[in-house]
Amino acid sequence: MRLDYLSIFPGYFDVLGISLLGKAAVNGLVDVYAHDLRDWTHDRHRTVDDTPCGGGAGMVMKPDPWGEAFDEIIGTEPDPSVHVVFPSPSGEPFTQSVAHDLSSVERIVFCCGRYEGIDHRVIDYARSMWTVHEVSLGDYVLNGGEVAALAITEAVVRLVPGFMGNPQSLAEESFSAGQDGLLEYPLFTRPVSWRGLDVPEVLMSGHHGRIAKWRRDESIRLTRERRPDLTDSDVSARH
Ligand SMILES: Nc1ncccc1[N+](=O)[O-]
Repeated sequence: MRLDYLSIFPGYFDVLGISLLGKAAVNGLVDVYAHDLRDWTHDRHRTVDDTPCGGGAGMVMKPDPWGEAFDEIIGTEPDPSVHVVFPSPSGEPFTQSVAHDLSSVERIVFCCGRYEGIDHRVIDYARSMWTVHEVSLGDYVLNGGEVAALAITEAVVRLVPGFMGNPQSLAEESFSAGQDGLLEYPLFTRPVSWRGLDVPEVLMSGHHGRIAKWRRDESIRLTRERRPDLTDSDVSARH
């Protein structure tokens, strides 16, 4: 999998050399390339923004540098196998399902906007050429798309076959298919007693059926308490 990042702060992506992502890069599972959008400007100030047409506060990212960067990094021919991700608060929700879909593609280009955003024609042009995902991590506003691109990268790359040492650990996570969309149950390890707090006895019983039931019940309880939006009618009826 090749990952490209287009940003005026490419240094954000130095962190991708650390930990598991670093290992994935080393063993060839992912190839990471960060690009400075200003490399595709031609004026002395390396300008990437301008005032919004129609007025309004703030600045908008000019389309020209993006277009020239696309030409060089991706190419000038349409190719739906290239996935272009625009992290944006006005995007569609980024979910584990989207992460799964992206984990099997060969190439992802992250376009990290700053200021008030990117001239919309950049996104329209990208849609005419590649497969575009305008996605949001949540209902809050970051200063740019870089942190979101890092979060999306981590969610996607950890699902790439061969990335995680133990694929089974993926099966029991929150939001994975195996959990029926329920939140993960509470986890414990040794010592059994810690500062007057004990591991639930059932987990030390060795009785796999009872342990599985306890975990399921806890997942249901937590999901009902914290994420009623996830317990739609038939899911709750099933539990
Ligand atoms: N929330 C966001 N704010 C700015 C840029 C991107 C964002 N996002 O969620 O992808």
